[in-house]
Amino acid sequence: MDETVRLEALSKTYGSGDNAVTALRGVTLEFPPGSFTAIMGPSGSGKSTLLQCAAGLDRPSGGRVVVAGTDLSVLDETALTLLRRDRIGFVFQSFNLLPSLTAAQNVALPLRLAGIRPDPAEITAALREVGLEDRASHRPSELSGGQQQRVAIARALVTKPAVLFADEPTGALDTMTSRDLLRTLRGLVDRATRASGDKPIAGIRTIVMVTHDPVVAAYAHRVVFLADGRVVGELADPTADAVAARMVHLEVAAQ
Ligand SMILES: Nc1ncnc2c1ncn2[C@@H]1O[C@H](COP(=O)(O)OP(=O)(O)OP(=O)(O)O)[C@@H](O)[C@H]1O
Repeated sequence: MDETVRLEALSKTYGSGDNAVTALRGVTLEFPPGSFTAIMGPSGSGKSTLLQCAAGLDRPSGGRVVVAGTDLSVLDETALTLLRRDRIGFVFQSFNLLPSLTAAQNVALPLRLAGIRPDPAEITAALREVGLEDRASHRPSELSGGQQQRVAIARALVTKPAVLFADEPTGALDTMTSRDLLRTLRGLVDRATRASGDKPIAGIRTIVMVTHDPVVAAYAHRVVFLADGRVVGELADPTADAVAARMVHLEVAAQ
């Protein structure tokens, strides 16, 4: 099956009449399996809106989102909820773990909510992917911020989604912890892509991450730049310096 995520002429306008704000203006992008993409752009350029629409958390005003062959625009709310649950992973800046549950129980939660009895081996595999196998029985308050975000990532991976969307995933972490986490994210994609064909893996082959930090973006395979709701450029194999230089241009142009 083609697991590519496609955005086709995506547009989004909030409100109407005099209060209308257009956040996306015809964005077309592809995120194929094996890709780790960072989305960057000045404040208000539409990054979060793009992620929300691509992840089926918000409806676009025009265009289509296709996730692994499914066109989200034809789904009713129930079908969209199920697709989000089964095929899409999401991590936010805040970790959103349930404080009373252990790491393993937090990871198992999406399966329980789907009415699936979690296989302990799968939970361990998801925690192993993020280097937290030995913290399975710890509660969030007994884990560092970086470890809590790793649990959140393991929880997003446990349903084996087609894509993981991450909105500023290192925004609440210090520099060293951020770098470790980004290395882990990059490693997940690179390892899953190398892993052999049909073998089920807890890893993830496609990550789309919004960030405002060039150092963070440089961990991705590719950076897509947005300005005023449009794609205005891309950079493959980015370095932090090259990303920062592009951002300076965009920010000057946005003023
Ligand atoms: N719920 C909403 N209602 C009205 N306008 C909105 C809403 N959400 C976003 N916007 C507007 O849409 C535009 C794009 O916002 P968005 O949050 O996607 O940008 P962003 O690039 O993620 O910004 P930042 O880097 O500051 O988080 C902005 O002008 C914003 O004010």
